[in-house]
Amino acid sequence: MSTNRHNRCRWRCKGRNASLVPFIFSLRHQNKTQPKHRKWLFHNRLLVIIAVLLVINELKRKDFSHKSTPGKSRACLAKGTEDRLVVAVRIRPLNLSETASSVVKVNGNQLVVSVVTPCASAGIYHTFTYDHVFNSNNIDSIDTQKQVFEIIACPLLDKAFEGYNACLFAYGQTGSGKSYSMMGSDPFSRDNSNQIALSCEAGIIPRFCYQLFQYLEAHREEFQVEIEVSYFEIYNERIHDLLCVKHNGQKNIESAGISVKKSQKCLKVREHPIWGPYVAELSIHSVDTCEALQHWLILGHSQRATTATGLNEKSSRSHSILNIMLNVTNMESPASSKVNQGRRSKISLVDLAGSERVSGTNDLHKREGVHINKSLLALGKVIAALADKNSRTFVPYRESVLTYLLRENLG
Ligand SMILES: Nc1ncnc2c1ncn2[C@@H]1O[C@H](COP(=O)(O)OP(=O)(O)OP(=O)(O)O)[C@@H](O)[C@H]1O
Repeated sequence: MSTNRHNRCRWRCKGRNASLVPFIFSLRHQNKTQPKHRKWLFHNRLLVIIAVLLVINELKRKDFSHKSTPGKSRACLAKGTEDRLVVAVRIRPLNLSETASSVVKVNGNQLVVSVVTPCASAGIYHTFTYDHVFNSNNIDSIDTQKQVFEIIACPLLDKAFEGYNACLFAYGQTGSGKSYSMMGSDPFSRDNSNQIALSCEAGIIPRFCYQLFQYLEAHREEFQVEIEVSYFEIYNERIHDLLCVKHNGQKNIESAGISVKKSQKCLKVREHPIWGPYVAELSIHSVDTCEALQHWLILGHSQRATTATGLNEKSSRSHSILNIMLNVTNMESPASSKVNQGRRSKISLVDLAGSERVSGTNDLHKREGVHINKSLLALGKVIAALADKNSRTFVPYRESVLTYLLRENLG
């Protein structure tokens, strides 16, 4: 039995789910000449890797004529490439105990990460290659929230305005820094005029919302845009609306005393013949200012299910999905042109719950853990099936609510 298979078996015997982790790490560079990395990654409390996966999809709308726009590239996230997928890894600062036995090393070229297995004495390690590596433990490395945002999420804005759908998500073990990267700690502060402002700790989501309006301001004469937002969580395979407002009305949002009540109602997934799976009865709010969007974000984020676990004081117990929908009308195109008819795009910013070991905790925690692991396993299977070059491979989207809802973003 090969070392690789041997370790995988050991892992399963210990009751942990090794299959949760391979997907993100097995996708990149499959057809490239870079070192072939293994299809899986160790997954223990010392592993402090967070991966962000971006997938960009072409809008299916028939009348969308971007394909014929001269001089513009097709869906790709980096200039001069055809890449629709960018995978980055972020290594959070190690605590004292982790420093002593660190299993994660970034190789010299800053794109390759080595992970040493627990049987380091046997010299077993695995290397993985990413598009970007952010390492908080190296002072020379780029790793501020701003830099991570600019490199990973900013390119999505252009693409969204071109009419592509985009999905960005963070995956990692509990406590590895997903929520920190996606939302940040205390993402908003108040400026001198008591307006909500971004703090330097703000993560990808609040920065994206802020940057969206900056972009709009800069392209005011080019585009007319309607923005809608929805925010929900998948907790124990049930969907809760995070923006359910007691007394409906956009005006409420401007007032300090906005009354928002977490919907205890479990929402259902339905399938639209053209647009694919969607959450029925999910509240969708139209926003026209950055402040309004930030208010929704703060409110939705505060409604998420979190609890203290052994590894994280404020561990997310649900997957949260923030959808920003843009209806863009290009003002510069002639009224008769198809481009002017409008483009619709959806950006999904997903903060996944952390995979974890489920033993040794109370019943509720155990149940949450089982659901989290199951849906992450399903996500792994879906991405592995998509990455499989055999186009006939069945993609099991329906294995979890998460993958079913992300179908249009992934496939
Ligand atoms: N790059 C980083 N720089 C500084 N602190 C970080 C970084 N990444 C994570 N942290 C800190 O580590 C702790 C755990 O992070 P976080 O809550 O984001 O983990 P998580 O992966 O979302 O966990 P869970 O899945 O349990 O919700 C937080 O206190 C966070 O502030």
